[in-house]
Amino acid sequence: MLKIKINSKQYLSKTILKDVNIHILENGIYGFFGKNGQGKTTLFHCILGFTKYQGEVLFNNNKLESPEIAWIPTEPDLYEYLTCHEFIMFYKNISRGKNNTLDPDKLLFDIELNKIIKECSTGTKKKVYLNSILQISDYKIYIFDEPFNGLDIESNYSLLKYIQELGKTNIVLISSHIIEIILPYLKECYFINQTTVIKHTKENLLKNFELNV
Ligand SMILES: Nc1ncnc2c1ncn2[C@@H]1O[C@H](COP(=O)(O)OP(=O)(O)OP(=O)(O)O)[C@@H](O)[C@H]1O
Repeated sequence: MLKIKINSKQYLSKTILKDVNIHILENGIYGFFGKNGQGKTTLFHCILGFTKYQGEVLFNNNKLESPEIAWIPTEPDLYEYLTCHEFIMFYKNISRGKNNTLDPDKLLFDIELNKIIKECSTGTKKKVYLNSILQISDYKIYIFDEPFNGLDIESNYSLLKYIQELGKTNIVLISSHIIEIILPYLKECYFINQTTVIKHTKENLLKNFELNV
């Protein structure tokens, strides 16, 4: 079980999150929605331990450790002077120790492995990062921050299918501004607004955005 308790998260004197209590009891895909600047990424950074906050995040009653979490930011930073292959191996090595074998079955996206990352398009860079993450098979929790940004339509559907599979055996937290894509697959939805995070039914969530999907 993932227990997220954030009593308070502030940047300087501004409170971004307050009295957040989220209990995730089983594997599945959990959606986080809210307008720009409401705190979705900040919430994820707290869970990841990237930023200080008052509270605690527990996984199966223990402090959540970073090797258990796969973090997929909207715009991942890559080492531009490595080739795609070198970056994937670098990621694998820093995450799980020395390992020089690239598993071709775990490359979700077809990319030119020998291309220098600096010469890749924005979408391809994201594919390199996602391919790197997916090389590692023992994460327990996946956090995707607006994963569909920057990818072409076909790649987004491949990623969506992959996320669906991940959700069967892992906890997947996902934020997206494109609700229609992900909504049918969500176990629960959370809406972040003015420091609070509230669990909603899918129908109520759409009402919050005044949407008819
Ligand atoms: N490092 C930082 N220092 C100061 N303020 C920050 C920092 N990071 C984020 N903020 C502020 O925290 C608030 C929440 O930002 P956050 O990026 O979490 O929102 P978001 O919901 O993910 O937005 P978006 O949908 O635009 O990605 C914003 O007011 C933002 O300006």
